[in-house]
Formats: sequence, C-alpha cells, structure tokens
Amino acid sequence: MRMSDLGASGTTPFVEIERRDWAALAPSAPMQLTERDIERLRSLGDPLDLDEVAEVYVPLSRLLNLYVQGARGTRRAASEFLRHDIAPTPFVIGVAGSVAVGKSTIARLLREMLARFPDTPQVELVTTDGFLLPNAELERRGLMQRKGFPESYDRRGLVRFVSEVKSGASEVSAPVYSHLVYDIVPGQAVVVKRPDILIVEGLNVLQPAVGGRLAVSDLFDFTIYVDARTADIERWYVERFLRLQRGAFADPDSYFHRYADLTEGEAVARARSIWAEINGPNLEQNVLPTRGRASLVLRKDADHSVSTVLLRKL
Ligand SMILES: Nc1ncnc2c1ncn2[C@@H]1O[C@H](COP(=O)(O)OP(=O)(O)O)[C@@H](O)[C@H]1O
Ligand SMILES: CC(C)(COP(=O)(O)O)[C@@H](O)C(=O)NCCC(=O)O
Repeated sequence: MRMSDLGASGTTPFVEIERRDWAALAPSAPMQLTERDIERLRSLGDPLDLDEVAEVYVPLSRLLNLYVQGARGTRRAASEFLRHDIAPTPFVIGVAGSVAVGKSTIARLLREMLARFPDTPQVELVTTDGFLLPNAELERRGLMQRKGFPESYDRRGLVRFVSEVKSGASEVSAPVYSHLVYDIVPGQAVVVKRPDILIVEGLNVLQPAVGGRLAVSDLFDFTIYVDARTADIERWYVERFLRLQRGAFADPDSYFHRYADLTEGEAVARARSIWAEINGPNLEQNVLPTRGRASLVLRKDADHSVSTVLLRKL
C-alpha cells in the first residue's frame, strides 16, 4: 500500500491514504448494514450507499475499534502501574465540520456500526446544537445572525456535560435542539448512561480553549473532521434548502415556513444569502481553522464520496 505524507515529507502530522488503498483495508469484513438501514441513517439529500459504507466506513469503524482497544490497554497498564484499578469511562469521539457537510449522517452511521462490535455494544450520540443558547437569549445578546458561531453556544454547559461523561457519571443529560422550530425544545433532554462510546457531533467541537479554560476538544479520545471544498459545501447547503423548502418548510411549525411559497429562484437567493452571511463566514473563521487538530480527516469529493483519508501519525 502507498501512503504518502501530506506536503513536504516529514512536515505534517498526518499520513494521507487514497480511497483505493483505504478501501482495501477491510475487504472481507462482513457487511451487516442493509440498504434499508442506510436509508434510515442518511440525512436529506445525502447520497450515502452500501458501496460507500463498505469502502470508507467499514475500515473507519474497524480503525476506531482498534483505538478503543488501545485506550483500554493503556488503562489496564496504568492500573497495574498504580496498583489501583482505574474505572473505565466512555471513549469519546468528536465529529466536526461545516454546516451541510454531512456530519450527522456520518455520526449516525458510526454509531450504528460501532455498536455492532461485541466489545462496544452501547454507543450514544449527542449533537452540540442542543447547547446552542435559546433564541430568546441569542436575541438578547444580538447573536441571532451568529447561530453556529462559538459564542452562540453554552460552551460551559457543553464542557460540563462531556466532563461528567468522561468522569464516568452514571447518568448525564443534555438539552435538545429542533431544526424545525429553530430553537431549543423546552423540557426535553437526551440522557447518556455511561455508554462504551459517546459520539459528540457539531460544527465547533474542535475549537481550542479560550482564556486558559478547558474546551470540549480537550476531553475527546478521537476526533474526525469532515472536509470538502467550500464551493461544494455551499452547493449542498443550497440544494438541501431547496429540498427542505419543498418539504419541511410547508409545516406551519417550521421556523422557515415563511419561505415555503418562494419561487425556486427566490429560494436559491435566500439560501445563498444565509450561507454568505452566517454559515460561510463561520466555516472560514471558526471551523476550517480547527481541521489540523483532528485525529482523522475525511476529505469528500463533489458527490459526497470520500476521496482521501488523513490519519494523524502516532
Ligand atoms: N431548516 C431545517 N429544517 C429541518 N432539518 C434541517 C434544517 N437544517 C438542517 N436540517 C437537518 O439537520 C441536520 C444537521 O444539519 P447540519 O448542522 O447542517 O449538519 P450536517 O449537514 O453536517 O449533518 C441534517 O440532518 C439536516 O438535514
Ligand atoms: C444548528 C446549527 C448551528 C448546527 O449546529 P451543530 O449541531 O453543528 O452544533 C446550523 O445547522 C444552523 O442552523 N445554522 C444557522 C444558519 C442556518 O439556518 O443555516
């Protein structure tokens, strides 16, 4: 297999693995997912199929399982050294990347695949949008046009949540966000009960700490950055907006219901302007700069297929 360094040899912390070489890493793994599972897991407009799962995500889930086993081995060795049993805590995986890059499909798929390994049957998934400040608070702080920017989150709450999970707490809950109503759902929570693995998915999970405090990225055991060309991501965003406009926006409860009757041209213009004002600048200023902090980067082509995997050297 050919593995080349990124850039000038020796100057990057990643090894770059082309799709063909990556796909060959798990040729004989039994494929337990069916077409129907994939339909259930993929987000609106995501073309994920069985081939993509077999060639990209089967090897990825096997690699992640090795890292989980590695962490358990380290814990056992440290326990022997200390002559004191260190209690196991969930292995925490962060999944980062732009709005509309397809993080949620990947996170849901990994959850399903990792739970099929006999040593990690309990896998939970939490998305960081639950830690967005409620709209009323965003309005008070003048941040309604900054949704998804680091300052639009209850960052302390998110760090507290992951810290508690990583401390081995038996039950930790997180708030829930609704894309439909575009706000936090009062009174609703997801409860995480000491799983084998916790996946935390969100735009900003790789952000470094501010002012010497702890960041959620300090608590991850492994992180994945989902990467693609900005022009492709913007197109995916606009295409998804059009699909939503024909579907979810028709619901009177949808925050975007007022866009339900736009012509296609008007809807494209609206989506482009939301991209230009919010999601594009956030990608450029906050999300993309964190890519180099990931343990692994999945680089997607214009059709969402992964073309290259970058894995941090050990
Ligand atoms: N306005 C909306 N109404 C309903 N669902 C939405 C809306 N915007 C995004 N979604 C859904 O929310 C999920 C997360 O989207 P997003 O944060 O853009 O991340 P990604 O595309 O990387 O998964 C996706 O499944 C998407 O289809
Ligand atoms: C909810 C989001 C901030 C994503 O949050 P995440 O789960 O990545 O923390 C984003 O999908 C969003 O709604 N952005 C605001 C601009 C827009 O409507 O596209």
